[in-house]
Amino acid sequence: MMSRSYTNLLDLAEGNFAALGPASGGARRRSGSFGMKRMSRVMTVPGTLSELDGEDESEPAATNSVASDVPSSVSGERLLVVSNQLPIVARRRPDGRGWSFSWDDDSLLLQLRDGIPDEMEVLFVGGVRADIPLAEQDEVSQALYDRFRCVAVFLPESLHDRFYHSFCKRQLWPLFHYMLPFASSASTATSSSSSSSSSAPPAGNGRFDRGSWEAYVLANKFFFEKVVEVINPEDDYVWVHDYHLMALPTFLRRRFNRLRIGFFLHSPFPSSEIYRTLPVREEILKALLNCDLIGFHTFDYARHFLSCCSRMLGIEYQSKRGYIGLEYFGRTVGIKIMPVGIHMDQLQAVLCLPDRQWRVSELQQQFEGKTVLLGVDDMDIFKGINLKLLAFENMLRTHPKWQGRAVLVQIAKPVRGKGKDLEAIEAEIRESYNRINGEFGRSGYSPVVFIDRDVSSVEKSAYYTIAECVVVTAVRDGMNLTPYEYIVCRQGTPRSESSSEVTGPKKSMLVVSEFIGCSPSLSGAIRVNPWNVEATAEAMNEAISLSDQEKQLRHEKHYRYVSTHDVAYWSKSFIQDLERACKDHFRRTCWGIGLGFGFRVVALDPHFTKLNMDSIVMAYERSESRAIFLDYDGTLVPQTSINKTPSSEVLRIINTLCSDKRNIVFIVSGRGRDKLGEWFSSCPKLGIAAEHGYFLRIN
Ligand SMILES: O=P(O)(O)OC[C@H]1O[C@H](O[C@H]2O[C@H](CO)[C@@H](O)[C@H](O)[C@H]2O)[C@H](O)[C@@H](O)[C@@H]1O
Repeated sequence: MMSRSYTNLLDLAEGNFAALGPASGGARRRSGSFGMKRMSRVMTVPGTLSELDGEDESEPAATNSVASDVPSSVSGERLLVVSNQLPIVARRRPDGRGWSFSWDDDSLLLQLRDGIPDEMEVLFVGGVRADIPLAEQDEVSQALYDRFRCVAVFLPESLHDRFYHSFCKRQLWPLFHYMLPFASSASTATSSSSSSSSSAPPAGNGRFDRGSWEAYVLANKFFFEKVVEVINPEDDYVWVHDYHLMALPTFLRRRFNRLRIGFFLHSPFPSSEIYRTLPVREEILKALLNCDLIGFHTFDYARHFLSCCSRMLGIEYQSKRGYIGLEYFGRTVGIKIMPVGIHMDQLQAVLCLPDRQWRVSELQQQFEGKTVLLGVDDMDIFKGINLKLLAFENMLRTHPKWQGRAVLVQIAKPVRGKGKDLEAIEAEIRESYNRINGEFGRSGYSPVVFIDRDVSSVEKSAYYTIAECVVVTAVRDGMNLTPYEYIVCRQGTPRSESSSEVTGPKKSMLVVSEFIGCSPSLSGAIRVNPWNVEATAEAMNEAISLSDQEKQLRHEKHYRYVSTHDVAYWSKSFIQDLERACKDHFRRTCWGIGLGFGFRVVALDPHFTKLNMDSIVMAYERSESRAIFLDYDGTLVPQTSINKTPSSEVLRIINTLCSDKRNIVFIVSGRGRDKLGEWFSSCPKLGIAAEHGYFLRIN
């Protein structure tokens, strides 16, 4: 019977389930290159996947529709950056005909190029942030590839909806931010009967929905197919980004056993007690272990991941000379802890834009005589915006000197994802700031200025410049670069300094949640538990009350760190570690084994070869005297079986072997002599080495 866990990725990947209906097949048909056999550029080692798995997936890449005009032999190494979204801004042309594209300078994925060696070409694979109609997709793909070396992934709408809005945003996103789904037993019961049927109702309360998981896997396969279209597996590195694409490494590893694959998780990785509630916990861990290097922002996220590997897969890590590695079937999967940074030049370029000057002056006038505390967050449920408002309200009440003087400007950027419970949070926030403004506001003074629209980089930087303190009260956030951006804006540039906007010594103050990834790097910040509203209120008061000298010292310390640990520093370090992790790749002998998410590559030193069945049989038949040593657990009985007693079939085979006078047969085990003696009492000619050879039964 097919397991409910549906671990056979192949079935999912081939679309053999009802959840997505014909849409996925249609999408595959649209792309001319999918399913095409290609010329082999890489010789696979003997004994690969096809022999062991009974399937022929291991197939090297070559060229495709978008890349067909690119020379097939690209010299030099390239980096393929794969992410849910391309670092591209797409705009419909004003006349409605076609699209115009430009780089998204604010995208971290684009910025990471600065840390990549010049000789390494960077290609991007990902979705386009616009609804490109089906009829225009081919043309758009070609344009993006030709002009930007961007390979566009288009998912059918229904698949995208279930992949992104359902599985990513309603299941993984909350869980990875440490939020457990609260499902009633009734809805759980529905879940087990709904399974992959496309008519299944969407899961409520964040309850796991298998159909959405299947959509996630299938969407990952769409990304994989696009990678295959452009990849040179011998020369290229692949760097996969974030929680949307955690199944992708398995697809890549299955096809290219020795591909060099890195992964960076931008979101948090929750404690194992949270993570273990995910019904596909092993599948995702195993998929990630098909990478060569897995990166996290903080030590805690990495520690959580390692303890999940230990508790759920029984894999222990080793730490050698500062490197953490997981031994996984002969391969070492590196673990990298390195928080991301910002792009200094990009931010400084914004600081030098002419229209910034008047924006800063305008804000200086608007908030003249006021002390501005600033929040810049995405409008999502984990940013703790309401907690910040409550803390601010508390500060105004307990420190009345700030009434009429302190203003909290909160920028809340609208988000794409229809995250869980977002509407309720928005209503709560509205209620809070209306209440605060109602109680403490007066003519010419609104204590809370709430901006819930997209704000340009120029406008944002102007707010940073005039803010005395930035407050981040997220209850969980992978990293959060708001404090870094603020520090750089407060530092200004030599050019901006010549203007009137920042005078005197540079100073800044931060109140940051202890639950965000950037918190450990900001030693001069006042760290708070945002759930403790009173303590956060005190921290806000302290931050804006400190002496200028103290604010200056803290600012200098932060600026030194932020300006040296920028995005290029991060990407350079990641790529260097990826290179190191893969240095033996082409020297080792690799075999792909296992089905679905159980797929992994077994890597061996080149001196090892796989035993060949025909040669074993021939040697057996030729030999006159044979010693046969059999391990017990995992060899004669499956490791996973609860009943450890040898089956009658095993006893029969052992007796057959023992009956041949040319054979000496021994069981070698760590088990005790009594148990082994009892189990094999019907095999009188069998030798037993019990307790690792401490006791011998020789016949
Ligand atoms: O909302 P999504 O499209 O699913 O993307 C998730 C978020 O990605 C980015 O944030 C993540 O990466 C940042 C840089 O490493 C990190 O600071 C943050 O903590 C991560 O969540 C993006 O900045 C967010 O807007 C997206 O919501």
